[in-house]
Amino acid sequence: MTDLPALPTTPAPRSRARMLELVFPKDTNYLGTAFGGFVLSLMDKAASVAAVRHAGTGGAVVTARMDGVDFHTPIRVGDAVALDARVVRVGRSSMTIRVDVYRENMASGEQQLATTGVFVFVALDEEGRPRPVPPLAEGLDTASQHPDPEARP
Ligand SMILES: CC(=O)SCCNC(=O)CCNC(=O)[C@H](O)C(C)(C)COP(=O)(O)OP(=O)(O)OC[C@H]1O[C@@H](n2cnc3c(N)ncnc32)[C@H](O)[C@@H]1OP(=O)(O)O
Repeated sequence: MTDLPALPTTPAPRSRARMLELVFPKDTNYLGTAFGGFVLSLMDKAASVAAVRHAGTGGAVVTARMDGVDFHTPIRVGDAVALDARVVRVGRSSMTIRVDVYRENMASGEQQLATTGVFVFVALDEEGRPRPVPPLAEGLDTASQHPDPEARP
């Protein structure tokens, strides 16, 4: 077997996470549409990755608040779900993360905004105490208040 050259490592994107998931029957209700709790758990997961990517190393992040979640459009079994989570505001140890969820009809190839929400995560140090997070890069705070269709996963 030929030895492969060492593959390079590159920095992960900062303050943002995109994610794709498929909707299976186990994720849906009797109407064949995704459970709200299933969508919320995907949003929490994507938001937590964006929070970790912003807060950096040195401890964990925890969900402190889920706010203003709106289910605009049902997501159906067989759809793909595309999530875009980005940090839009930071305090001392808290990070506000906007999450936009799109349903993707795999047959037509069309995407549609389905769910939106705002999450607050808090960065903790190794002892579980709130720890300071870096400031938000310039432009992200104002550019991220609305869905960013160009950034869909
Ligand atoms: C990834 C997961 O699934 S985690 C599981 C679900 N989440 C949890 O179990 C978290 C449980 N909650 C906790 O551990 C605590 O309440 C914490 C860590 C969120 C906050 O701890 P506190 O001792 O209240 O911290 P403190 O009062 O110093 O506040 C720290 C920061 O959190 C913010 N904060 C605390 N609670 C909330 C809240 N409910 N909503 C929004 N922000 C909050 C504060 O405004 C403060 O922000 P700042 O540092 O930017 O000014």
